[in-house]
Amino acid sequence: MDRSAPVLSANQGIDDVEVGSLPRLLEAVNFAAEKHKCQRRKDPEATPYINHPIGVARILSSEAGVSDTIALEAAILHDTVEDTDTSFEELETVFGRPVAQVVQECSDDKLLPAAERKRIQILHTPHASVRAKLVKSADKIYNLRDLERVHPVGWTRDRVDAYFLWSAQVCSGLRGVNANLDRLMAEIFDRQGLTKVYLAAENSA
Ligand SMILES: Nc1nc2c(ncn2[C@@H]2O[C@H](COP(=O)(O)OP(=O)(O)O)[C@@H](OP(=O)(O)OP(=O)(O)O)[C@H]2O)c(=O)[nH]1
Ligand SMILES: [Mn+2]
Repeated sequence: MDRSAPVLSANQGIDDVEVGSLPRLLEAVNFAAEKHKCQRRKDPEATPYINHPIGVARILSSEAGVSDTIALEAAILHDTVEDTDTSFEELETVFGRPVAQVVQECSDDKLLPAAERKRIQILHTPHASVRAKLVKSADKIYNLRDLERVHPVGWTRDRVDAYFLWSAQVCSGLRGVNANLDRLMAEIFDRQGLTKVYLAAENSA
């Protein structure tokens, strides 16, 4: 093999988008893995936190059919600002403004009290960009499936119920961007008896 040949020559015949986007995506996976390396999920097994952002990106690509690189990178990075020492400026420098902006739209302001953050998500979600809606939908689908699987350590039945109810209100404002995601959200809220809340007209844009 001629090692002096440019790397991209090995990809001849493959669509340009694929060649360009895979290294970028792996850069995001590696960045998120480093940032979340000390964090664990709240489940009894204390699953490594990175399973969550990778799973969110997988829902977008494998279940929703999304191939937009900016949305997939933002999915991988979506909790880095909210849950680690990462700044938007850092994301913008490494991944560019469009990715950083989607992450910003998906990040709660941790300086606000929890109840206020939850209220703001219901209010702001219908007005988010299409890419932010894709990432937020996959984020909620992942967390709600996780909640159906096992309860986070210390969560009471009431807290779990409240999370499902609040999520149905948020997800209602996410409808209409991707038919597959709409169906996956609808399936969860059907199982939870929350179809009416999810389909309520006042929650959508
Ligand atoms: N279901 C579930 N969630 C877990 C687990 N471990 C960590 N989480 C995270 O907990 C958050 C939901 O818990 P809350 O009590 O509502 O939020 P908070 O920790 O940020 O205050 C989610 O954050 P998020 O991704 O930022 O989403 P969201 O709160 O904006 O929906 C979710 O990713 C787990 O084992 N199961
Ligand atoms: Mn998340």
